[in-house]
Amino acid sequence: MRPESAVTTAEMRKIEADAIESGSVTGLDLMERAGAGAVSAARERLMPDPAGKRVLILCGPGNNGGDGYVIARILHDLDAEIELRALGAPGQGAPDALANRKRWLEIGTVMPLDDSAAMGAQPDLVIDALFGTGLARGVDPAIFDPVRARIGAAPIIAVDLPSGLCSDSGQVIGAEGGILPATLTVSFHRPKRGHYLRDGPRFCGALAVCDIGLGATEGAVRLVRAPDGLGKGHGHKFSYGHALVLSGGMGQSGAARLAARAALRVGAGLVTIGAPAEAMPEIAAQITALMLRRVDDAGNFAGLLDDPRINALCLGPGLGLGPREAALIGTALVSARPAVLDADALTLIAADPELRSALHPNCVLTPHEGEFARLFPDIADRSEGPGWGKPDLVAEAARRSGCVILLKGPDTVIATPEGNVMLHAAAYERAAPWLATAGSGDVLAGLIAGLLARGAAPAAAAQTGVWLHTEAARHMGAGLIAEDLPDLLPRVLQDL
Ligand SMILES: NC(=O)C1=CN([C@@H]2O[C@H](COP(=O)(O)OP(=O)(O)OC[C@H]3O[C@@H](n4cnc5c(N)ncnc54)[C@H](O)[C@@H]3O)[C@@H](O)[C@H]2O)[C@@H](O)CC1
Ligand SMILES: Nc1ncnc2c1ncn2[C@@H]1O[C@H](COP(=O)(O)OP(=O)(O)O)[C@@H](O)[C@H]1O
Ligand SMILES: [K+]
Repeated sequence: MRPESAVTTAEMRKIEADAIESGSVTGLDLMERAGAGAVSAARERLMPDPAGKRVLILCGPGNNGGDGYVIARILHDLDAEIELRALGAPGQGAPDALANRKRWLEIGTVMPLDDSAAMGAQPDLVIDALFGTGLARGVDPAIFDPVRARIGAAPIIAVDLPSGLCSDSGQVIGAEGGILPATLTVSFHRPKRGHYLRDGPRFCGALAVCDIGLGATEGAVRLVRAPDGLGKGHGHKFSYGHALVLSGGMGQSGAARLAARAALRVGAGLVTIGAPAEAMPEIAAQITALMLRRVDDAGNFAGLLDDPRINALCLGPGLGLGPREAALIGTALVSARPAVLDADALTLIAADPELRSALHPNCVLTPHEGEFARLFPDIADRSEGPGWGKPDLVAEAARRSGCVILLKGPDTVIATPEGNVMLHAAAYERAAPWLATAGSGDVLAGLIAGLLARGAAPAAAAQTGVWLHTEAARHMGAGLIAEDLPDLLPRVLQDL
């Protein structure tokens, strides 16, 4: 079953507590399933036959450690050689973990984590069951010292989370070095937000999520999935909308051309670039199916917008930061047309309270981190950690500005003013590191504008746009530059 959402610690606790309270399962059952799931993932991906293998298991004082004791017992039954090291014993607050520690002590021994004198030979596999979703503060890097030296090249499986990673924010809570980076992270029921956000993917290695029988319960943040097909039916070109992309002056038109080409490739019926007179020759020399109209100022822009068939706008890529551009944005917002506001448009809006107050629910703002901080400095300043991560801050920004916000990155978060939040992770099997290239953001803006022209609602256009953007990059892989992205779309669309 493919997870539909990524959960917070609080959501996961509630899902577990509800299941236990309903009487359908006990905490011990869940812990047993979690331990068994981790062993299955280990056998599938790293160690098919544990017999005779040395496994070093690190157990913490909570239920994450409880999973570790279960894993020790199962691997012992498979004839692995277990060395179990614990950071204290589970207290009364973790009775299931305590019960599993007792069961383990009937068949094996526990040594303290910091007793480096008694360390055995180098392990074939390390299981990190120190801290999971219960991580409450930064981990003292020194606790890893006794084992770090010994791990060598052995793969590390993190149980639920690499110890030190915040499950809500994807950040290492404490000091540098206060985390054990994993080769494979095995989580339970649903991925945690931190598996995808910020540093999460780098520290998790690979990610496996195993079912522990908690049904179809989901968290509030949905994961963006492939769109349902973007085929064209019977209509003519005007059935698929007309997007207008505004360009900056001479020598600045590349970004608008990239965006416009993406809008056309994603299936907008018509796409026009609106440019000042001085830039028109340069643009005309480089386009064919795209159309070109003169937009010198807000006056002729408003005239163009008298055509009701122009049903989506894209403003910002390479636009410029002067009074002309501010006036163009004002005109676009007054027209209430669905609009993508990116790059320079965001900088202008950040500096102009009047423009900001004209934002409306058909706007999609696509800031990168720097632009986001300019737009919402107080939100961006708040440090992330348990209970507050990227999805929360984007949700707050969307609520405040009354439009859809898409905060870019390998962990793109999209939020609507009504409080719907979606996470698109370009990570793990969908990693697309070659998107870190000049102009790729312009292509994303154009994709969303093209989808708006085709009639998609703003949040849907944002989700589909970001998915297609990553997918196109994945089709190309190494060597990708922004110019390639629009022309990779046919393959992506045909595969849908
Ligand atoms: N409750 C359940 O039914 C299930 C829980 N599961 C496991 O339980 C984990 C959550 O368990 P817990 O809520 O007990 O939390 P954890 O086991 O993740 O950690 C909590 C313990 O660590 C201590 N601690 C937190 N931060 C610390 C730090 N920086 N330095 C030193 N000590 C620190 C706390 O005082 C507490 O004793 C999940 O990640 C998952 O692995 C799974 O077994 C599935 C079922
Ligand atoms: N490492 C990465 N993995 C996946 N996507 C990335 C990565 N780095 C950047 N991106 C994506 O590439 C785009 C870059 O946009 P932006 O920062 O506006 O750059 P530019 O202004 O040069 O076009 C965004 O959609 C962002 O999400
Ligand atoms: K862990």
